[in-house]
Amino acid sequence: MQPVLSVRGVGKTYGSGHRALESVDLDIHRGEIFALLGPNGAGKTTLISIICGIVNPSSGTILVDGHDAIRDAREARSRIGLVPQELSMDMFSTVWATVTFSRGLFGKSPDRAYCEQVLRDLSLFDKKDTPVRMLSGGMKRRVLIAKALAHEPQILFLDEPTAGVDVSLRRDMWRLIGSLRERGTTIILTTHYIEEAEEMADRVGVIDKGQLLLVEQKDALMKKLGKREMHVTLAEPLDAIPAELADWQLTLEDEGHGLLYRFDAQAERTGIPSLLRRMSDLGIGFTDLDTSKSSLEDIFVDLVERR
Ligand SMILES: Nc1ncnc2c1ncn2[C@@H]1O[C@H](COP(=O)(O)OP(=O)(O)OP(=O)(O)O)[C@@H](O)[C@H]1O
Repeated sequence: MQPVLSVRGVGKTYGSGHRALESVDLDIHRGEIFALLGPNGAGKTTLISIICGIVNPSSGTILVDGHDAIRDAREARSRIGLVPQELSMDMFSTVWATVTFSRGLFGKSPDRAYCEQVLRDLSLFDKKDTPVRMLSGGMKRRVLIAKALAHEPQILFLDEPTAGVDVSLRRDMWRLIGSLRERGTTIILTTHYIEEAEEMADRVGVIDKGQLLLVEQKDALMKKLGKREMHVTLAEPLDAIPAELADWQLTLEDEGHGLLYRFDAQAERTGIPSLLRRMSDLGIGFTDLDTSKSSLEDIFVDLVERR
């Protein structure tokens, strides 16, 4: 199937001479949730702003549902809803006016039933006559989403959707984004909360210093790069790791009271039974064992730091 968004060779050098994006290639599939991860200044906002027609690229092409984002900017932009990081609304307008006005800006004819449905889906309907400034911070964010959906876009960009919101609102937002996807909206989000990508994304892209380092299915990425760890709590502390245990490349932790063993989550043999046997032969007793999987966060930090 043709991708809903196709980015080819997109680069950006700002007027200051700063090279914010190298040649980026990216295809977004219809109906997926794609998370763009990257440290501060990586180029996430620049890329989104170029796709949304807010910033001009220095090179490359973008097709939004087959429409060139520069030559056919109006058509391309009408297929995109953008939820910016900052609250950018007329705070004195009502929720209803905010949403219907935004629909009009895209040249769409009024559709009361559609706008009402958007507000209901976002649990905003009973606030429709309330001025935006009187809503809580979380509700204001919902209005931003309603506003971005007002013109029935196929792709919704969410720039840091849950930055600075509390844990319960974050969960609500995740549920909401999930239900938007169920209705067929393609969602691209940038986030600093790797947990957010881990929870929601179908695919993940990692960007750093203007370069897209990788794009992968989230599950495949976690399988491929994921490491497992085993922590062993020793009955008696050790001064050093005995030479007989060198094969396992252990790390001594907790001032000699623990051993850390890292192994490949994909490997057929973990090496754990043989390690425990060897420890027993050497008379090294333990009181506890604990294994854990590396998270998307570990993988991300590893990737970015390795550069
Ligand atoms: N208008 C501009 N003029 C010059 N440099 C800019 C401009 N906008 C952004 N930059 C620079 O381009 C780089 C990428 O910025 P961008 O905002 O795209 O990063 P980001 O990944 O969105 O970061 P953050 O996570 O902090 O929002 C940064 O070094 C930034 O300082």
